[in-house]
Amino acid sequence: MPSPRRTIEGRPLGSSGGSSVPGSPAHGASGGRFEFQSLLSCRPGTDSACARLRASDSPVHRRGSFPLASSGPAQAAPTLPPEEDRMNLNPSFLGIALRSLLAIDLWLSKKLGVCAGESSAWGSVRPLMKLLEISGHGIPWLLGTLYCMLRSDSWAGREVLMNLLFALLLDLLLVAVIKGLVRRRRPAHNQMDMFFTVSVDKYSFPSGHATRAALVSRFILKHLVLAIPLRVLVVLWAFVLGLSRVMLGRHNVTDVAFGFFLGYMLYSIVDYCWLSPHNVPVLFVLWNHQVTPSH
Ligand SMILES: CC(C)=CCC/C(C)=C/COP(=O)(O)O
Repeated sequence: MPSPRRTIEGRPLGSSGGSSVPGSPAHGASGGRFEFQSLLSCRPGTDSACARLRASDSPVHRRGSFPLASSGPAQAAPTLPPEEDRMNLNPSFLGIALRSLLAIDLWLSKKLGVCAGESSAWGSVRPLMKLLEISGHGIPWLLGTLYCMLRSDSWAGREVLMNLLFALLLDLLLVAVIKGLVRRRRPAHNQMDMFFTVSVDKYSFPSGHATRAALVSRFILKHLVLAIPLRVLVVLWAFVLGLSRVMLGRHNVTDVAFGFFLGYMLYSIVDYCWLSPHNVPVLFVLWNHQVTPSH
């Protein structure tokens, strides 16, 4: 006797679902599509992805092409779900991946937060970490750049410092906008005792110190002629500053990782929009009048 043809879920064709319960281990094992079945077997309202799949206007139900979901004649055809229906299910996998990444992120950040308080495992090095924090803070970088720019006696130096100032301001603006949009809270173990913060700094994504560290170190490496040991020191400073954000409990690992990425990319933007007497002459002419008044 010929064996009955099977659908992609491993159910004999022609059965209306009574003998094989979608989502049951036997059913899942035979079809090897647990991801579909677990979504279809959950109760309506218990999961939004499930609710979406069960909705009467779901393309899967409407077309009747998904054998488990329909009881009409279309059930007899061993058809795969249309391409776009399979795509509809992808967000749940993406969601699981993102949730797993988030869980690892929180776990790792808590583990690495060894300087989060005076009584933490590495509480004694907290003052050193806070010193590092000031080395990457926006205020010293802005004031330092402005001061050097005004004191510079070469036009080439002024041009570079003007672009660094532009980069630092752009970085502050971009980080503030992203923090305001994402609104990710700082880790629960963080003590909010930072030097000079603004309102968006109650949020942690992305790390402003990490963006600045990546941006500034790339800027320095490109525009300052430094001996190799100093170049290594610059990279090391950026890396340790990023790590210290997690150790202080200020940030999760992903805040710092994204911060590094953003700062790195931001430098490319600044380099692309480089301000010079050729593309923004007005800026330099105005400054020329300010610095060397003719009357
Ligand atoms: C308002 C100015 C000029 C700088 C703020 C600098 C600051 C406090 C950034 C926050 O950094 P994290 O996001 O790494 O904690």
